[in-house]
Amino acid sequence: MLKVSNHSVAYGQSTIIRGLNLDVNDNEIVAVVGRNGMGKTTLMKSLIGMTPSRAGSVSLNHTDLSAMKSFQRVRAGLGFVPQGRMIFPALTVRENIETGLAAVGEKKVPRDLYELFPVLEEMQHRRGGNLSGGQQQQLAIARALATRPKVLLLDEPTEGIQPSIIQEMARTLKRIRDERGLSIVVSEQVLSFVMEIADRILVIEKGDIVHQEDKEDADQNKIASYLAV
Ligand SMILES: Nc1ncnc2c1ncn2[C@@H]1O[C@H](COP(=O)(O)OP(=O)(O)OP(=O)(O)O)[C@@H](O)[C@H]1O
Repeated sequence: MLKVSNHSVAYGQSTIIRGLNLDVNDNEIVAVVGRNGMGKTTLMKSLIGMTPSRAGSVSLNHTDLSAMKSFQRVRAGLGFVPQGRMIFPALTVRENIETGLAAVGEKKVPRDLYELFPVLEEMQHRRGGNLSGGQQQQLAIARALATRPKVLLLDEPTEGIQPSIIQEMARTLKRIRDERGLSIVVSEQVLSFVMEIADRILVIEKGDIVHQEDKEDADQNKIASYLAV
């Protein structure tokens, strides 16, 4: 499905992602965990094409995305939920979702998005900025799903979300994976969320994957030790 090979990203002289390799299978949920500043956001932004890579390749179902701009990567099948959600506060809920649709040349919000997130239908005429953090996260996910991605990328989705809603978010994302048959790559620091959602857990340190395990065999203490400051 998604194949990332020898991927490197730098800001000026400082290399942030160093020759990283990542394979994501069909229908798989992969969590990339790591402390602040280890390169999670840089990795996610570079996969969607918002930050240029210095070397390596990113391909989706054998289509090379490396030279593509973000909107072309979205058309090719990547969806992105950025850190902080980045919804447009002055636009209505419906208009926010429509910004996602524009990338694939559609106009009408698909019914199944409102079925997935009924609160967004109820609030479709409210401004995005008036939604709670959890509702804004649902909106950001709906906007990303509007383009019918094959791989959904989420950057620290639990940040700023109430603990009571975090487990619900994990269930919703697994349901999305099951119903839509897509793959998910999620960067995270909250271990309980990762254990709930992931099939496979990768640890990123200083821009490279230094450890990985299947969730079934995961040693939580070991993963927690990578997250400890
Ligand atoms: N635009 C930029 N220019 C220069 N350096 C940057 C830029 N963005 C990030 N960095 C640096 O790159 C490194 C990795 O940052 P990144 O945001 O990818 O980490 P992260 O793991 O996502 O952390 P966080 O959890 O805090 O978001 C950090 O040292 C950061 O200071």
